[in-house]
Amino acid sequence: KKEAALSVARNMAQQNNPGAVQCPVCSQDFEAASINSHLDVCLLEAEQGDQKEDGKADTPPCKKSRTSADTAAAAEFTPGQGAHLAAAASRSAPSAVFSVFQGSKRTKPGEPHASVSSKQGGFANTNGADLSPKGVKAPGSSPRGVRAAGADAPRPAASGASACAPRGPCAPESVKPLAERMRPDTLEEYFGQNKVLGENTLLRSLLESQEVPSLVLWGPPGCGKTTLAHIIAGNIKRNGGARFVSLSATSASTAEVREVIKQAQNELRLFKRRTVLFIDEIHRFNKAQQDTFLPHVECGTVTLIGATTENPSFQVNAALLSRCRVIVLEKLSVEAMEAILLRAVGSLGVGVLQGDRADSEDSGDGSEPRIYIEQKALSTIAHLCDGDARTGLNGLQLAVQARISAARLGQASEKTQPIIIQEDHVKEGLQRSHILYDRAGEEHYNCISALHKSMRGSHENAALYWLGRMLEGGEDPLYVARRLVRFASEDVGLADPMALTQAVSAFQACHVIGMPECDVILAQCAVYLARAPKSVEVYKAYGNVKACLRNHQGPLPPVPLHLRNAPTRLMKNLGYAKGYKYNPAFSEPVEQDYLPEELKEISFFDWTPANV
Ligand SMILES: Nc1ncnc2c1ncn2[C@@H]1O[C@H](COP(=O)(O)OP(=O)(O)OP(=O)(O)O)[C@@H](O)[C@H]1O
Repeated sequence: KKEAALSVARNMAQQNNPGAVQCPVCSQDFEAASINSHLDVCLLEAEQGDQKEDGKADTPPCKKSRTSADTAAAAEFTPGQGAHLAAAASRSAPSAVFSVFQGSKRTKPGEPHASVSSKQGGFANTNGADLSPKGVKAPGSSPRGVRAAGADAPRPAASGASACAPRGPCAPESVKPLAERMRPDTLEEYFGQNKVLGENTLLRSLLESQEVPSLVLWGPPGCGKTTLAHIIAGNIKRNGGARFVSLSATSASTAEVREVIKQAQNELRLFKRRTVLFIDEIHRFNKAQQDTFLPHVECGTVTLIGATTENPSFQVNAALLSRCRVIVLEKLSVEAMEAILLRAVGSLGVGVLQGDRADSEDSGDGSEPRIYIEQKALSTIAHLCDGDARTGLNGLQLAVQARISAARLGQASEKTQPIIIQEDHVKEGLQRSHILYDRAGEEHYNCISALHKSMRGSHENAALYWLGRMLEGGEDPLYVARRLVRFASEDVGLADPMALTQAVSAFQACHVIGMPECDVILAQCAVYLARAPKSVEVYKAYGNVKACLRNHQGPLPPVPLHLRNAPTRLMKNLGYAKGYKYNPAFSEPVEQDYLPEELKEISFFDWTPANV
């Protein structure tokens, strides 16, 4: 391997600068005299990177945690960073980039690293202390009323799993949040999203035929965007067809993007290998960064897979977007969530209770309690997590950890009793307000639009619902109040001029008393506006005025002299105010022009601009 690399390096040296030699592995330039020793280190590091943790190094970066329990765990470990890059990072500034080389060797069973897979890890607290449900029997030995979770679920945590926590490279695996450990590796383990990934869908056939086009995966948090990228990466790796590189737009700089592109060009030129570049949260890249890889996506050096929670039509460079296929992923259905949770429960060795309690059941080996979760509790998580698998899995993990800790602190006699996780326990772990509504995201605009349209359609019931979705989700009441003021004029208008008074009063009341007391004020106003008669006469007419001004060719017509004030003699002499008829001085209607000569015939109330 080294000989081949050396010969490539020498060729490059001859072609380019005879003084400098570019390393074909890391693409950095070196003195010809030092390339040999550098390659020794670089190849070794690359190989270590390949061997690392059963190929996990090519996975997209560890996702952000959303619960306090995960935060510490995630902070301790950033999976997916290849050893060669970790070493590179020690030479230079820390990098958000990590790259993966193909053909990684899997650690043999029996070797220390292979002793625990991501799916076998027991529970661990954030200090790495083992909280595995030791002594839990396999689902096959479950008591009456308990069924095994997920037929294809991985085996339950063995008591030996805890030994992994403090040891070598597998220790971080056990402190990963459950959602991270349960990240599927194959499409078979990927639940839901049938519209885009079901049988006979375009994306599925493309993935099966190993043809990965540039993609933008757009969907709400936790619906499986990164996971899908991870599965695609696995497919690519198994096929050996391309190299997979991952960047997070939250931390990667333009220089790092350029570096990835440079490496991709080298890979293509030297090894005829494409690069698939995964960019998480692509909407966070600025235009300059997006522009950097545009030509390389276009010419095929890089196949881009971007993930975003934001509408890509607003956030992603139009030119880049037009070169990518946009895949819209949806919130996971309750059924898909139940399947995901069952798989997780199975991997933890937690039994599922169907109706009957197992209070009086034995306690396994007599020293450690068994753990069960009520089916109802699982369904509650599936419903409450609002289609966000990460939230659901985090909620499950918190509930189980909390129950195990409580059991350990309890009376000695209780310590051998089965641990049962009930609905109330899981509710504690899920923060509903976060789940309902994302104030910063697109949902904010979707909900206010739904409220506006419900009021316009005089549907007081729906108006109340959308208002509740926003307020209970933590929306700023003044944001809603401002919209009600606008609605009172735009949609109710002169059909009920009191609507504007109502809305402005509601705005002021919200301003003065704030949440939670102002909720009912907004509700009253929303219902008033929904019930009010509607008129868009003024709104439309004013729109016509704006269009008329916008479309006007040449200089705007002057204000007619008779409509001007004449406060000075000079102005009077110039004809200002001449011929103006003061209406109160006339007993009968006054004939007078109020528009410029050329607009005299236009009525903005029934005129339609030519280009509308
Ligand atoms: N469709 C799915 N099938 C099985 N598990 C899933 C699925 N979607 C998500 N998960 C689980 O949820 C976790 C979080 O999912 P993922 O990181 O893919 O979400 P995301 O859409 O990228 O979220 P975000 O936008 O917040 O980054 C995964 O680690 C995995 O365990």
